[in-house]
Amino acid sequence: MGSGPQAAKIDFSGLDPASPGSKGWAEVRAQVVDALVSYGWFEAVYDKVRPELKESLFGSAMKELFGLPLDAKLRNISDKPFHGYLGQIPYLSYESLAVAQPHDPHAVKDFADILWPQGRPANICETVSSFSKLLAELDQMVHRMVLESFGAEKHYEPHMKTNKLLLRLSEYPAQLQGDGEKKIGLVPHRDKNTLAIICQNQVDGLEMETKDGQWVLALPSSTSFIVIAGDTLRAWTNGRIYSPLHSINVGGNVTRYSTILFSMPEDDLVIEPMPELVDESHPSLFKPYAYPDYVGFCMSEEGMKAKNQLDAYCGVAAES
Ligand SMILES: O=C(O)CCC(=O)C(=O)O
Ligand SMILES: [Fe+2]
Repeated sequence: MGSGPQAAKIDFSGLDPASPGSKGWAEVRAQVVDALVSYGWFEAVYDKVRPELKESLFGSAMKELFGLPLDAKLRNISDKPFHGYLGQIPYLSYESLAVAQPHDPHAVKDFADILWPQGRPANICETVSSFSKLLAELDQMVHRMVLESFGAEKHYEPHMKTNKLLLRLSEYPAQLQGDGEKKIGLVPHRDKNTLAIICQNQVDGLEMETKDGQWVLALPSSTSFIVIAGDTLRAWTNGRIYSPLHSINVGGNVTRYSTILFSMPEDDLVIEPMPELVDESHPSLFKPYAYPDYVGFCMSEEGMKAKNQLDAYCGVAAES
């Protein structure tokens, strides 16, 4: 595994989701779509998240959260799969908490009250919700750019109405024995959702696979985020956008913290290639499906064995 080639580094400074088409928008849009088609991910420079906000997230909030006793963290549950605490998996150096709709201050307060019934640390809710709000704007911009560039901007408002957010707060603990060996944080996987926006505490570990099978370490700067396309975006764009395999490997004596803002369609939406991307020379590659059914398939024995889960679940070619 090497440190290059890196995917594109794309500067979103000065852009605003409320002003699509403003100066610089079309250039950034072209770079975004080019990167998502070629690699399925890119590095976004996004200076709306100020260093002080990142510091209160990684310098205190994450430490407060993961310093809680296990029984408190285990109260972070949900009736939806992958919407609550993950951890205690014997072969993974990984623990993670999840907040649904994290840009909504009430949702974050409910999350914190469950973890700290006797009173939560000062500022933790404001930190999480204001950070998520800014990243939600980046999610909106990328969504809009993708739809515009495929001539499908009329789907933007309906997509946004049914777009759900989940913030995952993850810890990959330092390796105390310090034998220098890498430990697995997360095994190679493709995200099932639409987009993921990753921020880390300047401890690397996220590895991305290129289409031709090379593994590359993602090296975001202190002002940038890694944006990854998931299988939902691949399905909507009829396979034009790629959803890359990625994994986490950690080592060394510093804990890696990351936050991942996932966007995903609401449960009862039918996902299928957008009609603008289907024609005689681009027949539909995927049959219609609902997101929770696909997540269920991915957790099944058959799904876990599949080399490419989306193709195995609803790929048209898989039928013949
Ligand atoms: O922690 C990270 O940097 C990314 C984690 C990831 O790929 C995931 O949670 O799906
Ligand atoms: Fe992932």
